[in-house]
Amino acid sequence: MNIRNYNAKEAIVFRKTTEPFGGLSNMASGYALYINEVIIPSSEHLYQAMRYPTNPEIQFEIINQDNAMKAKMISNKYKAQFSRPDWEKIQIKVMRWALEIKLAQNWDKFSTILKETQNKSIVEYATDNKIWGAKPINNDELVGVNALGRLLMELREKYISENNRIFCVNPPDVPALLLYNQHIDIICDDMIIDYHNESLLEDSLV
Ligand SMILES: Nc1c(N[C@@H]2O[C@H](COP(=O)(O)O)[C@@H](O)[C@H]2O)[nH]c(=O)[nH]c1=O
Repeated sequence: MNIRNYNAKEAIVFRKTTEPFGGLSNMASGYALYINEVIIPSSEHLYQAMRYPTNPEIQFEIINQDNAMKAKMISNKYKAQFSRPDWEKIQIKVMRWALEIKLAQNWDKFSTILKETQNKSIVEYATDNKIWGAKPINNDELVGVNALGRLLMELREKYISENNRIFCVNPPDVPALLLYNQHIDIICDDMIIDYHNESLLEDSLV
């Protein structure tokens, strides 16, 4: 992915989870996920756990951290030795998928924040030159790959602008997508589908 420049005054720039657009961050609490009967506290916990498909004990330690920053720190401790070797090739696909699940399973809250970004650029404020965010170069400009911001804009385009509620999320096209030794397949939110079916039933009874 290429590097881009963003106008700091025109973009939605998020840094801390306590800011108005903090819910866009993977570190935000209150956006739990549910996969293969496992409750995963945040998209960051999920993303980090996916680095270790053949180490369920590391996944367990990551998933059981009570906040996302701690989950990332635990993952950092293991990555040099145990990270899947193709991680850099697949990490964008894994992140796109984790964000889709966050949206599907937290539709009301997450779609509202995405809608509130209107059609502005979304930028994760970065302190380094890694791929996820963009770093300020002066008061007006941020520069970086901003992969997270771009994935969020993609999500907004695909589901929010089109008013296209997601119910099921297909797994990314990556080998060995495993959680506690089990393959992760398409994820549908049963409660949402039941609710949808019930309202269809009510409609047909009127
Ligand atoms: N902004 C920002 C980051 N952003 C967040 O870090 C997470 C992934 O971290 P990693 O496993 O290191 O690639 C991901 O949720 C991304 O949004 N990471 C950083 O090391 N520095 C930064 O300034």
